[in-house]
Amino acid sequence: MASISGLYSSSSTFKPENFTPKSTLFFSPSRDSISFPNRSKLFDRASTLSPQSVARDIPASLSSTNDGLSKEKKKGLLKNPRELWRRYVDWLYQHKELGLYVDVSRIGFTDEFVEEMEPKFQAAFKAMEELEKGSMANPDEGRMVGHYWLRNPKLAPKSILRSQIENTLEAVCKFADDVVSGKIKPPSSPEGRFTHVLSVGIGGSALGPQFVAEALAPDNPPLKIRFIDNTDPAGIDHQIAQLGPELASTLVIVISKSGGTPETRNGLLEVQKAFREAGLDFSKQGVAITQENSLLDNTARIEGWVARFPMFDWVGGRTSEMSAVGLLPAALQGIDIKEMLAGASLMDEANRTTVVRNNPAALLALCWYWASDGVGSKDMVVLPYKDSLLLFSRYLQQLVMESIGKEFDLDGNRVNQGLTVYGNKGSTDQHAYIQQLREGVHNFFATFIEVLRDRPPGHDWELEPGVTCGDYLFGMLQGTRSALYANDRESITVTVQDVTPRSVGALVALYERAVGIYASLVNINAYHQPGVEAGKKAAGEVLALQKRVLQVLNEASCKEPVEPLTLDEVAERCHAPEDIEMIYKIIAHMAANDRALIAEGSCGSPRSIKVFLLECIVDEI
Ligand SMILES: O=P(O)(O)OC[C@H]1O[C@H](O)[C@H](O)[C@@H](O)[C@@H]1O
Repeated sequence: MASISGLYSSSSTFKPENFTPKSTLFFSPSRDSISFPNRSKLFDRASTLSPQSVARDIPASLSSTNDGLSKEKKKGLLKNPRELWRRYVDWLYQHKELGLYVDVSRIGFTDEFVEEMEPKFQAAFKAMEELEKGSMANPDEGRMVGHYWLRNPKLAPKSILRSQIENTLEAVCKFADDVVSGKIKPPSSPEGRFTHVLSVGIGGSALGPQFVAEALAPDNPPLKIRFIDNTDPAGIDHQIAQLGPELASTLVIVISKSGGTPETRNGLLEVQKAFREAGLDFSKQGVAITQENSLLDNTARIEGWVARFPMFDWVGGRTSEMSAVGLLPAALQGIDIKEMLAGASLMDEANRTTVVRNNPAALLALCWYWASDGVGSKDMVVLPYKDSLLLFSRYLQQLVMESIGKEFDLDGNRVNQGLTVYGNKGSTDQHAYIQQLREGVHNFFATFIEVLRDRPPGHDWELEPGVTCGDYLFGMLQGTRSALYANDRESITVTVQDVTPRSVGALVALYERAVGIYASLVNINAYHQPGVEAGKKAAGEVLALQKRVLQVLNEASCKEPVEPLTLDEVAERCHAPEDIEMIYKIIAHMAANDRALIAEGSCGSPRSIKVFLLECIVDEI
């Protein structure tokens, strides 16, 4: 058996002749997905496996589990390798110029189903055509839906919109160039130029920029980016601490379409406090991206921030990556935003065909409908086999779930629609939950994102004779796809050549359109988010109750002697006896942050506690 050191040593001392495949210790696909009959030949077999042969090797007992798939649906799952190959070839979508493929062969939709769906698709294509012409495609908010115009301004229904798009893009490019070149620089920084970006925003004002930064930022970007995308004080402190003295050379981009999102506003106030404490003038390093005349826009204008860029009411947060929201942060990191727009535009054009099998977005929508019965009966597990695409599923969670997850359809019927998205990256996720996907509850279909280029040209390295790390990643993807399918788990595979601005732009556009088409198929408005408002309103009520609790405790704490109160007494004095549980939670949170004192009893037995404030607040609460 080769010595362990031989296996771990670098290629310079590692001699292939010392390596005998029979002693393989580290390549064992059986560990993650399937049980090969004879492990000693494991390595030989691994290098000869083809998806079809993997399916054949599964012991019959494992491959016929019927769980969560109707008999009718099982019919569509071909198992004969020759038939599968034919289906693969017949349905393979290729976008030649983008080098992008969509493989739907492992989704079992039948020809009858495709035929039956044709009228719905034609209606969806018509709706999409009207949308791009400027129809009120978001009727609940009385808005047009114009994110496709961002990468093809001449599509915009009015020349004023076209000018706004073109002028904004030009302003973003110029501003980014001026910052990167040092023409625009911070007032007091040793480097004499901006070195970091701190993006403050949440939801669609963060997820796109975060996904793109992870996917495309070079190893040494002109400006390194950090994100504050929540109102967690410790998280905010961490980002500011990580910047340290670089705060003086940090450009703070505050992104909020509405200009009033509490978390973003809190992040801004916290960052401005950090600037004050560092003796820095925030206005000389602040940029706002928001709707014109929003609270944020007016603040930035009045305080004289460095720059302001507009967001348009006809671009939703979750489809704003191709607006200033995504383009400015990307450009400041040295990412080619024109290429991102070009990739998206090419994909949009491909998605305008009304022939389903030639329309990649329609193919995805067809698969989603089949796999989840048009009601979200199965989740979509997104598995990019590429580290740089780690955040793609988080990005898709908002794009898909905030668009499709609706209570009512366009006719006012209660439908509680949705399509759940989760996943991180392969092959990593194989070591986390693929066990359940392969053998557990059958409540999902998978989407593999395959990237063919493993490393930049000239950088590849064989860690074993004829085998690279990328081959392992490729093998794991294909092995997992086969192992899932062998157990009737369906999957889609989207393949790109490499992770580039163009391919990322195309992926964003592909899924934006797939969501729009799917929403038409299930008759819902994909472009509003009423459910989010409910949460925001409820949060406001909690804060209002907290203020009343503080007032009541303060009165009692300013007495001589201090009058500790029971929960019932606090609730009664707040005139909110029905909110006693929330009052208890508010007090427990305050006590945990040294803002209230549990004078008697403990939070573990709520009825026992008596509480007062640590200090009497003289000012008006
Ligand atoms: O960009 P903002 O107006 O701050 O909104 C940020 C986010 O707020 C809400 O959660 C919406 O549901 C999202 O669609 C939006 O992206």
